[in-house]
Amino acid sequence: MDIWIAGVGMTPFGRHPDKSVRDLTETAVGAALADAGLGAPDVGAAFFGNAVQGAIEGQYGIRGQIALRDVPLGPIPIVNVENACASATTALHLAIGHVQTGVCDIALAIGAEKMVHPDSAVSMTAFEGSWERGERDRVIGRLTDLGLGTPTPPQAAARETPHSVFMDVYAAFAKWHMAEYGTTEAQIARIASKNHGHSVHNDRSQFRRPFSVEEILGARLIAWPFTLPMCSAISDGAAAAVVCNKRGLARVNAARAVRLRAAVLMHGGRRAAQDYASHISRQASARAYEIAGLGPADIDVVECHDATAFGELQQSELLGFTALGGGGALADSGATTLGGRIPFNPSGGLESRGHPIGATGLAQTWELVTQLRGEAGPRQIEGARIALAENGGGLMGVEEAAIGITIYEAAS
Ligand SMILES: CC(=O)CC(=O)SCCNC(=O)CCNC(=O)[C@H](O)C(C)(C)COP(=O)(O)OP(=O)(O)OC[C@H]1O[C@@H](n2cnc3c(N)ncnc32)[C@H](O)[C@@H]1OP(=O)(O)O
Repeated sequence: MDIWIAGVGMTPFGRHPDKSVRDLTETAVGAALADAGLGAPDVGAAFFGNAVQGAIEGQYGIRGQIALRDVPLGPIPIVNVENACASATTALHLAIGHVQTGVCDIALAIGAEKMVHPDSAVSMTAFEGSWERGERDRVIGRLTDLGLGTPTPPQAAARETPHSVFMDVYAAFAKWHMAEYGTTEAQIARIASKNHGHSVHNDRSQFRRPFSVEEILGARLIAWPFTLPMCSAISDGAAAAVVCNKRGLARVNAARAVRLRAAVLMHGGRRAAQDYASHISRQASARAYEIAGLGPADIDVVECHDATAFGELQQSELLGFTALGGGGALADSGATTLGGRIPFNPSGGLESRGHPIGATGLAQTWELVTQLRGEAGPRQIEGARIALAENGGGLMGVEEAAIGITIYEAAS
């Protein structure tokens, strides 16, 4: 593809009680434009990803126009994009399509979210509100009523603490995987421990302290088999990317630009519970590999959607880095750790970097562009040339309702 990421910007993720969505957006956009060596008037279109501000702040309409009000853009289109947790990647892919067709040469993709509310019950309504009536029971029922899941131990059920509906659904996926492939709690904990270890080196991360596997297994139970450090948190944050075509590239510092090799967006929710091999992530990544003319063996680093640590275990299989059912053993092998064969989530991933829903996909872009430029400091993957991001949005049936796969290549 003759499309490049010319600049990236990102706020630290975490709790920002004194910052509005507009503040966070301005910081991320300002950084992305400065990184690309451009000014706001150079931008030909902006795509603004945001998922839950409607539920939390009551702003359902012109979120992007409001968030970008004080950024001196021309009278360009600002397109509001909502696609659950894949909103930012969807904004990115729309920006890519826009410059690819030459409607403009330089476009901005933004993801911003402010989830932390003084009343934590309000932060949680964002999840309930976006959930189709009855879907949660249908998803969990499909897996457990069919006898497809390892049952929650009775003593664990009594220790579970309040959580979002998504943690229940991921728990159902994990229980199915445990029964089907013998995956263990310790393997899931190992992934969480690895990701918390990565984010110690990431100053944009919400959590920056290491957790041992034992500490993770002994932490407060959320939804068995998940304890607190295995779950993505409630977070505020924004990230942005400047996208350009060949004409746009002539106006930026091309030596720092990172090339797109593939951008695939699909919707899921149609496969049968037992048909794991047809998972939408497998289909989307297969298409992305085909477009890029690459395979898993060519990828040097992955950022994936670990809304729980189990999400990473599952994605390592679905993206083709191990056989179906092999995710636990891959985690045990150390291959997905910094310095390993195929590092996953050097940023710390969603469970440690944080997961401000509509910003997450572009935080993945920020991390991978930083890695491909060789600027990731102590978490740098030496010689990284090809990177893959997987960003899932919503859950429907027994998989993601939306999924975006993006493959990037370092400047030569
Ligand atoms: C396809 C898809 O996959 C779509 C998706 O993305 S689905 C995912 C969408 N996101 C979610 O569902 C959010 C899930 N998370 C939650 O429900 C909640 O964060 C939770 C239930 C896990 C915890 O909430 P809570 O019980 O209110 O705990 P909270 O008050 O936030 O945190 C308690 C402490 O643990 C810490 N903590 C919270 N999450 C942590 C984490 N992941 N790692 C380490 N520490 C964490 C907090 O900093 C806090 O520490 P202090 O007491 O020192 O301040």
